[in-house]
Amino acid sequence: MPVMNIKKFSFTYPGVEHPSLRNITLPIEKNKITALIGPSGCGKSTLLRSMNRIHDVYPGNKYDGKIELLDAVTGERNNILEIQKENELIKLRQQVGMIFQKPTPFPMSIFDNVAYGLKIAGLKNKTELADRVEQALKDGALWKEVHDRLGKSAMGLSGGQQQRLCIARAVAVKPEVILFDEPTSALDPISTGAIEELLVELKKDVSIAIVTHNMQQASRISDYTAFMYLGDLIEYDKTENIFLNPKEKKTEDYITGRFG
Ligand SMILES: Nc1ncnc2c1ncn2[C@@H]1O[C@H](COP(=O)(O)OP(=O)(O)OP(=O)(O)O)[C@@H](O)[C@H]1O
Repeated sequence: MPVMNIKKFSFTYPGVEHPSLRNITLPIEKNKITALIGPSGCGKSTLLRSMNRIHDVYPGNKYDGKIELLDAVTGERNNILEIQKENELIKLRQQVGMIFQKPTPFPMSIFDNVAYGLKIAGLKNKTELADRVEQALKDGALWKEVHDRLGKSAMGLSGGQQQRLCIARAVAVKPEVILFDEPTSALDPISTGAIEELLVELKKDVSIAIVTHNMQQASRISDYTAFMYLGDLIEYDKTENIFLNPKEKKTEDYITGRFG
């Protein structure tokens, strides 16, 4: 069952004549990992950033089509492109969290980083807050490494630890979906392996979309793969079909390394 449905979606940046994405239709399946792959500039990040309207930090973007998000409570599917109010956009970004290529910890303690979103969401009870922070750090596979220094600055963590902290911070507010934009491209192979294992673990609780340049990574961890090219979605299928038995010539050329 899809948690998101992207339907006939087109996107144009402000001041740009031509759309960067054209007529994209694909589901983001619940409790699965969906990888977005394709050569540089094909629109992977643009699509990912549309899924929580993070583009709208800057005004003037043009959206067409629909991106429907399943409301876990009511079962309704609401078009997130219709959201206008700032507080509703903030709520959307809690439901659909985002992890960037470079870890983005806040310059505050490890504890406060994870508690931040919970406090914004209105959680005040100190014991409950501490429990939720502990659980999120466990979900982020970081608890063992930081439980005795929660009051220390997050900036003192290694890159891989910072990225897991950002994941813990996103997970803490119990999102429906987490979007990952090349989350391991700034990390060494060991940290990368730890994040990949973490994503596979996390999908039990949350649905995941990931942009990656690393095709081995897409084939290792994703359930579904979307191959994009020059703003179009060329092919979407189960990951094993995309890598072993693609239907489109362009997909085959890309995954066999003939271009890109
Ligand atoms: N802020 C912007 N304003 C105008 N055009 C943009 C902006 N950001 C991206 N683009 C254009 O949109 C297209 C898609 O870019 P996008 O970054 O989504 O591609 P990508 O597949 O994620 O690339 P990469 O793999 O290099 O990160 C490109 O042609 C790019 O030049």
